[in-house]
Amino acid sequence: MISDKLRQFIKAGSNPSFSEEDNRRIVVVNLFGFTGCLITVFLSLRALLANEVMLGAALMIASVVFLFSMLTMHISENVKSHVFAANLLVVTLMTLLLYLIIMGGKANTGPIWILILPPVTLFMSGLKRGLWMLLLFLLVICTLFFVPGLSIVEADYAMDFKTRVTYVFMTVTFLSSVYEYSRQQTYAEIHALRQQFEHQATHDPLTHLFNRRGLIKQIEPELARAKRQQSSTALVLLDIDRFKRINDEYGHDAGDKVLQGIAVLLNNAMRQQDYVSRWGGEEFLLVLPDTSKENAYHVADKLRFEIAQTPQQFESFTIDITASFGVSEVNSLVDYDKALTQADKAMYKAKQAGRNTVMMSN
Ligand SMILES: Nc1nc2c(ncn2[C@@H]2O[C@H](COP(=O)(O)OP(=O)(O)OP(=O)(O)O)[C@@H](O)[C@H]2O)c(=O)[nH]1
Repeated sequence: MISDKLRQFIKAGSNPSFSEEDNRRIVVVNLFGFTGCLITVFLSLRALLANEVMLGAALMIASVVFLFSMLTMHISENVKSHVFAANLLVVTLMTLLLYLIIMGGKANTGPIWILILPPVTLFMSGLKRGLWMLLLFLLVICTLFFVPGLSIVEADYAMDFKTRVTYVFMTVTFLSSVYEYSRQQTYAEIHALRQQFEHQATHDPLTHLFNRRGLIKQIEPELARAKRQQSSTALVLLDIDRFKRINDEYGHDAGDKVLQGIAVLLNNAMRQQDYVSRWGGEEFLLVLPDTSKENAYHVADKLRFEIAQTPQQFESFTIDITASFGVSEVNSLVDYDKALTQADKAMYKAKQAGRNTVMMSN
């Protein structure tokens, strides 16, 4: 229960429509904004109680900015404002750290906090921009530490302390960069693999058309839109005639070639907004948005004619093909499953009527 609430809080503002990198940034800013705000408020109160008014005020301002960055992630749906909030958070942290270096912080230990900067900056701003920001920060701290007679540094640090802090800062920057680089590489590989799996799960490897799963995923929003607008969506189920004979006479490779040829023919013949899928072995399902079954009947008959007029080539063989069609319609009275059954029945009737025929559901 508590862990659910915590997860919700940390993920607040993320959205499945954002890229994974954007969602990751939101989570990191939420986490850092929250913990950063708590820590700086605590340190600020401690400083104020110890009468260190300037330090307390600086920490309090930082905590407000951290809170603001986090709230921006929660409230805004705009990715640009998320990037702005993340950069604001980094710049505030850098400013606070520079202030700590100048003033010394508690017992001159302020500079130690700069070690949190590399991972935070690279997390929030990415590798390239993050490294530039860190380089700039390194130049500033080197100036503050090593340029003699710089009057703005009030704290008195030992030279060994300054050099060690600088070395450790550079080492942590290097290690964080290596980590961020390998994280980005892994992310890119996982992203590519996921896209490959997604494609495999939704497409037929032989024809490269959508398979059942892919088609359903594609048309679900389309059917929802059609329902809202009360428009009809036509279904055309197409089955190649006597396909078993093609396999038996010319071999399975010839059958595969014919399926590929029909897929290309269908893809070329249909409108851009139509969906073409391989529904099963030698069956194809076409979905025609904003189309009545009467109009789809004419489309199917043209396809029937074109398939019959376009023999498929396999090696030296010319294979004549015909197909049978069943046409139905999804509308306010007939849902998708029912329309599919109707298209199947109509296609069966077309087979019974002698094949190379189009039949429309009642
Ligand atoms: N080459 C090839 N054949 C397939 C593929 N998928 C299914 N088939 C074959 O398609 C044939 C379908 O045969 P049937 O269901 O008997 O139908 P048909 O011979 O087309 O006869 P009708 O549909 O009645 O006209 C079977 O022999 C399946 O093995 C495939 O991916 N490649």
